[in-house]
Amino acid sequence: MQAASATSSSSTAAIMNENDDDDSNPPLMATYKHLLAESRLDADDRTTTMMDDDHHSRRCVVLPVIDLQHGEEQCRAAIVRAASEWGFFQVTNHGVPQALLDELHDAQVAVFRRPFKLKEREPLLDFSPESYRWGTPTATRLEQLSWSEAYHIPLTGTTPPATSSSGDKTRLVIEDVSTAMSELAQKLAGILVADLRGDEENVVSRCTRSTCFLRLNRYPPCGAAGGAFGLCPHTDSDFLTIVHQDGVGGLQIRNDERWLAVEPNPGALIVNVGDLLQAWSNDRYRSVEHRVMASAASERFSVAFFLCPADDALIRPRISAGGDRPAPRYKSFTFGEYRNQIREDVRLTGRKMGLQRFRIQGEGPL
Ligand SMILES: O=C(O)CCC(=O)C(=O)O
Ligand SMILES: [Fe+2]
Repeated sequence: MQAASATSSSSTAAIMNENDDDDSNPPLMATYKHLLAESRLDADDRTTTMMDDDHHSRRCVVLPVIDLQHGEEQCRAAIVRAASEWGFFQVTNHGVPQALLDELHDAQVAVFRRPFKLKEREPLLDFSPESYRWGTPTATRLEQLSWSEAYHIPLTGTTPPATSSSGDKTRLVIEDVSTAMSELAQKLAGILVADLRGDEENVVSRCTRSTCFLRLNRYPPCGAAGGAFGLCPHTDSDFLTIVHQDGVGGLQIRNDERWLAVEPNPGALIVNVGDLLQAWSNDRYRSVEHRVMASAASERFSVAFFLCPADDALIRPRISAGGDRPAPRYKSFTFGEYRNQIREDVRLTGRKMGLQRFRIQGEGPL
């Protein structure tokens, strides 16, 4: 993405600090100013637009915490309940060693500290140049701007050989965290699909390391007076997501009409249901909208592992075996079709329509 040019305007009085003079930061402030000028809103309107639900989003929520050391059988009911009622929960004693998460955090800080020009120009390690992202390339309005940068890394089936350079150490820690998170995600997804499994191919077995992604997120401090989304409201397009966040906070989930701030717990991993699992479970599990609010004072780091199936994996709504066999609420689709539809919707309308596109008219709530 090219930096949007900064445009001077009286409305830019809303901006207090310049973040862009730190040479490691992407030009988010320049983009912000550009969008602000484009939107022709004055500072007061802008504040109202972004923060109209602020009083609700101050409410904090402690997500259900499930201690996995009690064993799969003991946890099964709690996991199923949390995924149905909340779509989000936390796990402790999850099998991803804390020392490994700390090592990844240090590597992540070092990777993002590099000059923006370098991050934009040169691939990180052996990842493709497209894995580095910042802001929202398609944003035409301020509310569509994500005040963050990320490495979105497609995983491979093989682990590169170990050597001793610092780059290779970073590569190895990324691989080790991915492997551990992938095992955890497989286990949790396996528990969630167990009740609903039909005779057909089990979609979880179509999620292999090489179809999954790891995303390293950094949210720079945001000096815009009206605040900004670190990550715009969205649902995840995958089957299941696992997130590790630091202690800064900023993640919020949508609950009915309110936004609830998730109390950070760096000792736990956050698990959330993705769109594919919602459709596959015929709405038994919920893919809940979430967002990140950028902090004015602190930068924030998080890591997200996306459990995704192969492109040709079929997502067909399952009906629970013992139930009264309600009608499927979604047309069947492959993950590839889902991704293409999202890409097309974003290209044409600027936003993801997601599962709405595949919902069968008249079946269940939108
Ligand atoms: O940073 C976080 O806490 C959430 C990240 C997230 O939602 C995502 O990468 O999809
Ligand atoms: Fe997400």
